Amino acid sequence: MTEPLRLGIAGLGTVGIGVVKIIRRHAALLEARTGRPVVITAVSARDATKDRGVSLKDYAWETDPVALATRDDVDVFVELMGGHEGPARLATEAALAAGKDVVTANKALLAIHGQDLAERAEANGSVIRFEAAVAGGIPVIKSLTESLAGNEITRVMGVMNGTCNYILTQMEATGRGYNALFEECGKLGYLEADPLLDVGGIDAGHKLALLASIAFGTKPAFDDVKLEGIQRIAIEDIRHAADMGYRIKLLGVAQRSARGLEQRMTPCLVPANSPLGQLEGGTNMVVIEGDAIEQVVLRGPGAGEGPTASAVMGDVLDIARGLRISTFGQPAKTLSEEPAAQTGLPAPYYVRMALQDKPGALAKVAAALGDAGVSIHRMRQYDHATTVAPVLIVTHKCTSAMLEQALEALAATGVVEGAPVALRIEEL
Ligand SMILES: NC(=O)C1=CN([C@@H]2O[C@H](COP(=O)(O)OP(=O)(O)OC[C@H]3O[C@@H](n4cnc5c(N)ncnc54)[C@H](O)[C@@H]3O)[C@@H](O)[C@H]2O)C=CC1
Ligand SMILES: N[C@@H](CC=O)C(=O)O
Repeated sequence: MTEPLRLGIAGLGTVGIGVVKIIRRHAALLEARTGRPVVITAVSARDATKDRGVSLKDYAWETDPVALATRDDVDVFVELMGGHEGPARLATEAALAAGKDVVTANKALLAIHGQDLAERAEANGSVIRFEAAVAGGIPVIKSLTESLAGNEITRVMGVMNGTCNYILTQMEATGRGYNALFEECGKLGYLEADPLLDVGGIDAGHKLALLASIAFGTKPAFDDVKLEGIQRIAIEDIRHAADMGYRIKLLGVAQRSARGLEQRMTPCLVPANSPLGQLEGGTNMVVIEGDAIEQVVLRGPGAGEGPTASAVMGDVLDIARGLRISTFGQPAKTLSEEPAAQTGLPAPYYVRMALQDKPGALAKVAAALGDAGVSIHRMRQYDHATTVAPVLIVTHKCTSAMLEQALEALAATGVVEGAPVALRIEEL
């Protein structure tokens, strides 16, 4: 019989248990597809006594993930614990040092230590695969590293955090509050162990840094990602944006130009009738643009047990078939260091402000914007029962520096209450 591929799985939470279930359910299918049995030999998690709804009695239990990663009867270390330090990092390093291959769903680990780990893997003849780390069940890593490898990639963008998209779209669809929806994301298995990573845009920023590395042949540079989460998005913004024909998304964009490598993960307005604008719930979408392909749009479930375990299994099966590809699509030592672009391309902006309802107030706003070189494209003032009017402005294209200057000037008018909300409108 052909030698089985033996897995050691560290982490038996949402994703880990999903992987165990697929291996148990599809043993014959997996063997037929790869020509060899794919088996679990050992597992590890924090609590050995917990009922996880699936039998683990056939697998050796290791309390220490490092011991699991270096066992003689483990060919592939499957890291599904999370975290960029501690056991996830230590056990991954130990697995690579022992010449094991690694499959992980851990975007934080790779966005922060990916270059070092990729170099270690290559030095030891191992591979690291991480399809599940970006956009859950969508095969985006495979698309970039393999199917689209003949393209010069010009831009990668998308919605890559299921939690944020679920919260933003459900707030609009149901009028339910942020806290209830956040709780629901936990039940759906979307949330990171530290959910601030989700709503703070950090998780999606990790994913963008990984895609940018593969797309542009650069070392993963998470520190260069301009990050902003969805915490300050109010239901009024969601409703007003809809009224103007837009939807708010936590949108990632990575592109290289003469200005350097631009990477940003920020809440943006996108046209409501665009594919990105129509994305609901935990669904993710990644748009890849290249010189030969023009544009490819990938859409699918971005989080949760089944989709993420499916992506892990795709990597495991590639290893079983003998497919060995550099971590970021080219040898780690050939990845370049690209300077970070300091400014994005000019774009229109959505600005919402609370304006004192008195003669001349609007004229002061127009003058403040005009002095900063920001031109008004559309404007609406909403009905109000108080002395403060909600005012929305959509600007013509301007740079972020011009917008900053305009916001400072607005604050100095004396007619704008509090800080205006300003969001970039992404042209697709
Ligand atoms: N849940 C999802 O939809 C997705 C998760 N991921 C990534 O997959 C990884 C796992 O995520 P989940 O399964 O959702 O997490 P989880 O919190 O449901 O499970 C984590 C598992 O790791 C174990 N663990 C944590 N720290 C440990 C330690 N120090 N020693 C031993 N075991 C430890 C826990 O006991 C638990 O079994 C993370 O890197 C996450 O970012 C990636 C894509 C989607
Ligand atoms: N927490 C993440 C899970 C997948 O990466 C999300 O909500 O998308």
